[in-house]
Amino acid sequence: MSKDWRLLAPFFSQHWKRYVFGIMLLIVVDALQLLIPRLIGQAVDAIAADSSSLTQVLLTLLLIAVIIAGLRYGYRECIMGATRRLEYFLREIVFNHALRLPLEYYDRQGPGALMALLTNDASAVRMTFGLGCILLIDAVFMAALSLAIMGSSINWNLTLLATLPLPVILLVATYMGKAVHQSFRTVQESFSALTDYSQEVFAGFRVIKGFASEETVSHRFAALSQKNMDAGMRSSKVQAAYIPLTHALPLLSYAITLYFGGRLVINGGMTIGDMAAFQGYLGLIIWPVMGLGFLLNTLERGAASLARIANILDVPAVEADECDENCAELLDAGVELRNLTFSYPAAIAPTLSNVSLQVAPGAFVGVVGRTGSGKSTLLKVLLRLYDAPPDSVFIGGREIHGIGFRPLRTAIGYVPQDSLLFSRTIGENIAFDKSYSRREIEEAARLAVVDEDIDEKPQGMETVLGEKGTRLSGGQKQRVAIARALIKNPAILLLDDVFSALDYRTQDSLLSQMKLFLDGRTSIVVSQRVAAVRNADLIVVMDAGRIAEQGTHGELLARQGLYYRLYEQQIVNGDE
Ligand SMILES: Nc1ncnc2c1ncn2[C@@H]1O[C@H](COP(=O)(O)OP(=O)(O)OP(=O)(O)O)[C@@H](O)[C@H]1O
Repeated sequence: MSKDWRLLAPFFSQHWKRYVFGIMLLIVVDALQLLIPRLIGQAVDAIAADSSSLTQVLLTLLLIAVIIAGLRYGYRECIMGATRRLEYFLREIVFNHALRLPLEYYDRQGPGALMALLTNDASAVRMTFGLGCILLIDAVFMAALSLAIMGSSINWNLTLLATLPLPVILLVATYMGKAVHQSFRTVQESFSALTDYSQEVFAGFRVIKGFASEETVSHRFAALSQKNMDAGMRSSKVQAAYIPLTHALPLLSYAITLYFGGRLVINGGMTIGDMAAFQGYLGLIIWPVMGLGFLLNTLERGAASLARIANILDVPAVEADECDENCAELLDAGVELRNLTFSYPAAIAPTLSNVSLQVAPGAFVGVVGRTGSGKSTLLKVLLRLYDAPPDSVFIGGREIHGIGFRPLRTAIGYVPQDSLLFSRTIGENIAFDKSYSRREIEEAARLAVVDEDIDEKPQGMETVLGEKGTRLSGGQKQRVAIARALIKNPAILLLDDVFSALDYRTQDSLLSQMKLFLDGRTSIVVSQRVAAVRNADLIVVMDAGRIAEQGTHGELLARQGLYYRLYEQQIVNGDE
């Protein structure tokens, strides 16, 4: 637990002054609040005695009320302001850490868990240090001092009697407070399920339409919506019991005070003003006691959220920028794999086994093979999206772990199988947050043979794409993704099955257009199509994680092995 709180140390070492100042103001406000019942008592006594001191007491009350209002603004501003900054701080460290987490983490965890950390958990910690802290100080400071004042300056016996129902109030408020919280959480969870489902439906709307699944979807939505409504009804019932009960119970304390206090006043044991003051102090005790259930929940939630945030920060980030100044130049060279055996973290068997490959600087290597044979994995390992064992991957003659991520990924242009485009303009998607000139963007589009497609759009490069690149065809998306890799002017180009959505004519013009670009650059092109790699300097055929064959197109055909069969099949299918 202490480890979790320690992660807040950098924040509080910078912002403690504002926070502590806010707490000091809060304590002053609480102290001033403690004067009010006493002054009201004096006012009541002054009224009873028809004394001229009434005006003076009322003016003092007014002055204190004004000071309290000012200080209350001050402490809320300081404490709530500091906790807003705390929330910002937590979001920043979680987000930046998430950006540096290895891909394995994302394979295990969906984006939902990370989103919850950035939203619910960060704000639960804020609530704990904001409202939670205020309630805690109110409960401890104000309730304890009120009790002491009631006993010492009014009457200890009456104080004991009046506080007899407090343990019951405390138990009911805490127990029922938990029930209210629990029911509220169920409402929230069913609401999240409903919104997640709706989001999924709208994102996958085309699939739903395509399968004419509207009715099924509508039933599922109605079931989830019903669940949410039922949870809401149950929550209303629990609240309906909680509110009257917690409002009625304190009346017991007031009744006891009126009865026994009233008798004391009649017998001359205390003044009517003392009695009024007593009632005022009782109010200052009861409300923090009733809020204790809420306070405990807030603290509990904050601690649980902080623990979740600490957990993700404990996942080691991929830290590596240990590259020396020359590595960018060193990358201007070939790739070598030495007995590379690689397994995904949760996998039982290796995905790549004993893969050895020499790619000369500037060579064009094609990789073909059955689906699931490890082609994409090979590219991911080269990019260090997943870590290969030491001394099995060398780029530019350097062991990959000694290169550093930034230079490695700057030198490599990578187009994954499922390239994601963002809801921005086509031009911005090609530039991808870097500042390239309009001319450079257009040149990249021309090289990727997507320039004419873009020109046909009424807004051209300025066309804003929908979510995940909608408004472009599959083939257009692939070529925009290629342009995004080419504009980087990379020394090494890795293309993962980027021709799958292209017709053969477009594929051929893309390959011939890129020929000049590829000249002198090392390129590894994964494809299911023989036609895309037949001109490669070297073709590698993968099978079940191993290199089954390698050679040129002619050599592999002469072997009459896997490649030959693949080629034959594609001829039969008319794909060649
Ligand atoms: N992140 C992952 N975690 C665990 N296993 C994975 C992961 N990604 C891929 N695999 C497994 O590794 C094997 C090789 O996958 P890979 O994507 O490299 O194949 P591929 O040859 O590129 O296939 P395709 O031609 O269908 O794209 C498959 O059995 C796949 O299920």
